Amino acid sequence: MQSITSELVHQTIRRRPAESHKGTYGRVMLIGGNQNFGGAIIMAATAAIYSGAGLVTVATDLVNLTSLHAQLPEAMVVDYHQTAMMTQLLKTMDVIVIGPGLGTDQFAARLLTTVLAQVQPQQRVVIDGSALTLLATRTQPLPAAQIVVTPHQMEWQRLSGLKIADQTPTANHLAQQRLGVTAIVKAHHTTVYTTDRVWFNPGGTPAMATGGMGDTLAGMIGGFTAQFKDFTNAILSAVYLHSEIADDLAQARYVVLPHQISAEIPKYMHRYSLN
Ligand SMILES: NC(=O)C1=CN([C@@H]2O[C@H](COP(=O)(O)OP(=O)(O)OC[C@H]3O[C@@H](n4cnc5c(N)ncnc54)[C@H](O)[C@@H]3O)[C@@H](O)[C@H]2O)[C@@H](O)CC1
Ligand SMILES: Nc1ncnc2c1ncn2[C@@H]1O[C@H](COP(=O)(O)OP(=O)(O)O)[C@@H](O)[C@H]1O
Ligand SMILES: [Mg+2]
Repeated sequence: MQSITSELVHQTIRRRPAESHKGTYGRVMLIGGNQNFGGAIIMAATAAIYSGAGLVTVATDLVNLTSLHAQLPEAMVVDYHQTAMMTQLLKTMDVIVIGPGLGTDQFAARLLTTVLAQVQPQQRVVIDGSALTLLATRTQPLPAAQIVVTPHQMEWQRLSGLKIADQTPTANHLAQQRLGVTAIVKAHHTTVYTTDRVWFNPGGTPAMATGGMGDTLAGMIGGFTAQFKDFTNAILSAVYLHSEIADDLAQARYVVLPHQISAEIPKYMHRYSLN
């Protein structure tokens, strides 16, 4: 098992070239936020935008439109019930984040199937939250693309069949190999599984144990994988920074709120981007 280091983050987050524009920094679509969990997709989209993604579109239930725009006017919005519009937009995306606050009803299950069927090989996909719970009940293979799943231990139990007590690095790695996609198993110390390696995240604090913290990580991974070429390093850097920011804030706070992490992301990324 190899520790994620600040050096890896430093090598990943580079200074932005002057000759660049929003298109350079990636198009991300975040899909989720039903009538009960609108906050989840708002937190994920906030993290993606504060991570520097160039263009962010939120596909959600339109009941969330006003609150999303009040918080995040930078985001574009589409009604996730509009299949033709979704199909057209999905083609143009570099990264698709699906699951925060999606719910697990029949509509959500159909939407997940529709979206996964349209994923192109060059696209990157982050599967989180409700989409993981739905995935655990599906038998269809995942599309050929760069995919990362971001389960917490209960979601990983559903997806891998491993009980939380049996989720050792060796067992998790075997389960990841069967799935064939990068897996982030979120816990006090999160571990990340790729084809050839197991990574250990040194950061993390119980001050992070509050709803929306994982939605925020999913959005950060969306933002990072939209901008940084190496898929694994982009993922590892997002995991590291998410907990590093939380650890720093927790020095003077009992609980760290997800939006407080997002507010800090540009400052930390600036620092890492310096030579
Ligand atoms: N403001 C919002 O709209 C929020 C929406 N959320 C969404 O709600 C949906 C359901 O997600 P949940 O995770 O709440 O529900 P789940 O039912 O998937 O998992 C939660 C259960 O797993 C248990 N658990 C065991 N080990 C855990 C671990 N290491 N980390 C976290 N939980 C662990 C918890 O105690 C809890 O009983 C997702 O789509 C999620 O994105 C949540 O993120 C909470 C905030
Ligand atoms: N006790 C803890 N120590 C370290 N990190 C934690 C702790 N509790 C939660 N976290 C982190 O917070 C995030 C929670 O993710 P998740 O359960 O998916 O949240 P949500 O779905 O509510 O957004 C993960 O990144 C996890 O590692
Ligand atoms: Mg979650």
